[in-house]
Amino acid sequence: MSEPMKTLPTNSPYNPDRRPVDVAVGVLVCRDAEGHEGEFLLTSRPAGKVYAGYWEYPGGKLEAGETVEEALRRELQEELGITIGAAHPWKIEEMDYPHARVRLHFCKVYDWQGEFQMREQQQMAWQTLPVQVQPVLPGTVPVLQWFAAERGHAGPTHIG
Ligand SMILES: Nc1nc2c([nH]c(=O)n2[C@@H]2O[C@H](COP(=O)(O)OP(=O)(O)OP(=O)(O)O)[C@@H](O)[C@H]2O)c(=O)[nH]1
Repeated sequence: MSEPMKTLPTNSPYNPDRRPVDVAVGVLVCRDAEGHEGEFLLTSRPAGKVYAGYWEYPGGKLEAGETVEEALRRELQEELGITIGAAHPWKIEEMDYPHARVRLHFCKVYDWQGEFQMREQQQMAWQTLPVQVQPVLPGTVPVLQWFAAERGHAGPTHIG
């Protein structure tokens, strides 16, 4: 009898066919009376997670059957205690980390309700370019570059 074929877990870094995990990410942006975009929200990854302490945009993985907007609304309620209004799809970016391959669905959010609560003992910081908090997650860097392009910002997008 032949040996059963050994298969690698779908998300193993050694599996070239591993599928990306879809992640809904919220870019909360403040706008002035004229609609010009200003500060955006970064949060630090909680202790115990991969890349703990790195700064990112709040969000998380889609659960079975969820749309990006539904996942984002759930995650921001769970993590920050806020209820978001519309999520505006902005960009999609794939990142290949040793721990996971992710497809990040970045959505801009301009409206939310409720007081911010750091329900995972994370930190939050309203930032503009160049971002002052560090270190930023590798997946955060492209977002800062998109902001820089939109805003005509020249020079570094973050420190460190
Ligand atoms: N939330 C979030 N995740 C990001 C960003 N950029 C980025 O590469 N990621 C990656 O996307 C994945 C999201 O996973 P997560 O751990 O935050 O999501 P989750 O809360 O649903 O996960 P868990 O319940 O398994 O702990 C991580 O691998 C994280 O490194 C970002 O800006 N925000």
